[in-house]
Amino acid sequence: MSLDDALSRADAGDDLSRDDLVAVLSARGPELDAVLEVAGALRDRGLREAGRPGVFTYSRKVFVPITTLCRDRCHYCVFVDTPGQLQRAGKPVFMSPEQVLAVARAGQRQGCKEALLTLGDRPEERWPEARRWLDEHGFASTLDYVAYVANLITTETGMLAHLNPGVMSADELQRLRPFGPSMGMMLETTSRDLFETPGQVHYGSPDKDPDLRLRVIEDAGIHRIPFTTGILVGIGETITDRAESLLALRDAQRRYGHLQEIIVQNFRAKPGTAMRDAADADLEEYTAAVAAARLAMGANARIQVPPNLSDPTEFALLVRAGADDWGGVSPVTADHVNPERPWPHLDDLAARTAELGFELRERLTAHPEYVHAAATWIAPELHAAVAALADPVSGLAAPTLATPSTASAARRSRASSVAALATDAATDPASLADEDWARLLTATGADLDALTSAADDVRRYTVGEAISVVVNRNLTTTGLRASVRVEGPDRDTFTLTEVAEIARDAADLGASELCVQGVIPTDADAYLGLARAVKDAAPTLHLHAFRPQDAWDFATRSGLSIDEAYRALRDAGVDTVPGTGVKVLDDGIRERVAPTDIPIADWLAAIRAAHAAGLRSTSVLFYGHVESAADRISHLRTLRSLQLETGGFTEFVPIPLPGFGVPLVEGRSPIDEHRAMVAVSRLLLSGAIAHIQVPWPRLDAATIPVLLRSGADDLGGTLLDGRILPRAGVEHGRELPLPEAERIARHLLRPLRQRTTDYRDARPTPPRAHDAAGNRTREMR
Ligand SMILES: O=c1nc2n(C[C@H](O)[C@H](O)[C@H](O)CO)c3cc(O)ccc3cc-2c(=O)[nH]1
Ligand SMILES: C[C@H]1O[C@@H](n2cnc3c(N)ncnc32)[C@H](O)[C@@H]1O
Ligand code: MET
Ligand code: SF4
Repeated sequence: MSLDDALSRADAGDDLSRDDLVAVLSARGPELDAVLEVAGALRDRGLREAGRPGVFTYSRKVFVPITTLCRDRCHYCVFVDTPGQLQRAGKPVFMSPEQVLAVARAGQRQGCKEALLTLGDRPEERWPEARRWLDEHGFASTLDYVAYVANLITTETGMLAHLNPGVMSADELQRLRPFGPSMGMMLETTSRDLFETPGQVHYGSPDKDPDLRLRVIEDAGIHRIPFTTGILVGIGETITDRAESLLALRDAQRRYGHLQEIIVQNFRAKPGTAMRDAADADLEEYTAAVAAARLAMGANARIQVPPNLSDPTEFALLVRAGADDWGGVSPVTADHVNPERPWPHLDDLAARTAELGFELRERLTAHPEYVHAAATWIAPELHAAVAALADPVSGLAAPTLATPSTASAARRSRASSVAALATDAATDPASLADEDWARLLTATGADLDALTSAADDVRRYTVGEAISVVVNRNLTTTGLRASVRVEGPDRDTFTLTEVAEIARDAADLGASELCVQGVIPTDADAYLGLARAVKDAAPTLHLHAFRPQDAWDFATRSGLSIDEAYRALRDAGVDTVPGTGVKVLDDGIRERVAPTDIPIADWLAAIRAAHAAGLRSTSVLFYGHVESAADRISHLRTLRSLQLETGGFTEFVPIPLPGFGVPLVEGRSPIDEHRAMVAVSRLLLSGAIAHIQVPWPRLDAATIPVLLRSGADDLGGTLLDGRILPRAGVEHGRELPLPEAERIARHLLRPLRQRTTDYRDARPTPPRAHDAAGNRTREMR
């Protein structure tokens, strides 16, 4: 059988033919298992030969999208923008040197050693706006600016640049070599059909001509540039194309030995692209491609699989298939090519990798073999910078201590402008004093614009472009009554039996969460009863329930401590906790505006108890009462330090008082009040709380997109069918139908991501639950 022959040849270290690879790529089920066996063993042998058995590598990096303009138009790409889109979204044509440094420094503080410069191909050839920007700034071409930026990063931060600017000529490769110890460009595929046939993914993209891309790979070899390349799986290429692409890479590697890693990247369909309805690459097909890359390239190749493009439950398969590298992973910036796919937390990735039998180690952007042979492979200008970061024995990254923050509040002059403060807040939030934050919070006019634009940048580089939303329903337990015995239909109260029906109905409608708030008026056991009723009726529904105040009520009435109370609620089915029921974390303010709220110390104790029980929570600020700018800053600082202690907050929601509230700055418009609050929240909480939510039920339609451009990234819950039971409160009767959320995101040219309560990807709601206008088509009984 041809697969068996192919596998024994691979095992013996012989070359695989095209037909061999086709057989490997087509293997499924038990045949695929046999392939994985051989591929995994080959990888293990290679790692032993490299002197690091059992080591899986990654590079700690920041993603620097220098420009999203591009002369190409790949049908799967959401990275790319047109000048009109940039203008409408308020994005710059090119990132300024200051913006680049801000991102690099943020990474440097998190121990990143790589700056990945990924950008569109030669935008100036298509867009006059790009040409004009380059002329005005004194750069002959985009690639010239790439060299400048790479040099700036290394000079200012010591980080190393990996250059990923698309197609380069031999001359350009040579000119860029002194600025980055490695470069890369995905081959993607050798298929000419995808390039030449109208309607196919690469049609109309001159830089995706496979001959041109193979030429770049060849030239990089001639110029001795450690090079990252790979294939994209699932963009319409055939199995034969895939086999031929791998063989082309093997041949180039034979000639020059410069292919430091081969990325096997699975295509992920993106909303708003021509390929939005195409299926993501199939898991077995993708796994077979990883194994085929290993078998084609041999034991000593590095095979990279991006960990954010697969579910962690799928990692085991990819590891069995012979992968040995996760590529660049960022603790700071989003993957701008796949903005809806967050990076795994590095601690989680290390734990996962360990569970699979490997030790996770950090490498540099240039792989150890090239670091060791720097005289051949790395430009002399970079030798010192590489040596400063490399472990001399392994050639991987040297262990580093966290870099101390460079700026300090003491050093900055009091006279510094609000715009300069905003830049500092973006690069080093820890360096700002309370008075600095208060100045930002009270900014107006052009200062406020500078503030919101800095916050929007931080949002983009940390959580990416996706706007998230969770499909949920709300239930207020104050309407709970003990039994069905009530005279006449009481439409605002309900029993536990009806709770179960509501939960089932919510799940049927495609909700992933039921949000339950309010003290239960009947017996204390109803807290646990309610959680169980929901979980029994709809086991997959995420139960977001019981504010600190509710948990205290339950604890007091049942004679439990607050820790015991949240543990009991968790065991009964609660998944996460609403961190509401507090206005400002200050007892003086509480006494004045909300004396019935629980004392601040109790709120904090309850949140700590919830987090300790493994229940994550939201966090909020109700602003616009009587509080000062300093009060708001102190509130944010408390949340930030609590987060650094527990890590339990999923998001922060700055919630304005219904109506206009009291402006912080007299005469400032409500929309500017909200912009300043959202921007300061994003900046002060960056590096601690990742998501800033727009509380849409409290805001008018025109304000929502403005706040999503001022640092916010989340729309919260859709409140399916708009009903809060009982019918009370300002949110009553309001609903954000998914198509409306889609429309908001589309208008901002950003993807909408349906999330779970804890920010994982949620399965999209089946459209049958809504009609075209986004209204419910089924009636709640
Ligand atoms: O975060 C990403 N990094 C990408 N990288 C970077 C990669 O993950 C590593 O950071 C670098 O290869 C350095 O190790 C690429 C690098 C290339 O040279 C060519 C293509 C890619 C593709 C991606 C990508 O889609 N997302
Ligand atoms: C940075 C690299 O990411 C790849 N890339 C671009 N768009 C997608 C997508 N939708 N899914 C997966 N990979 C993609 C391209 O090959 C590019 O070179
Ligand atoms: N434009 C380049 C390419 O397609 C860089 C990555 S895509 C954002 O190869
Ligand atoms: S994938 Fe790269 S070349 Fe293609 S459109 Fe996007 S940025 Fe341009």
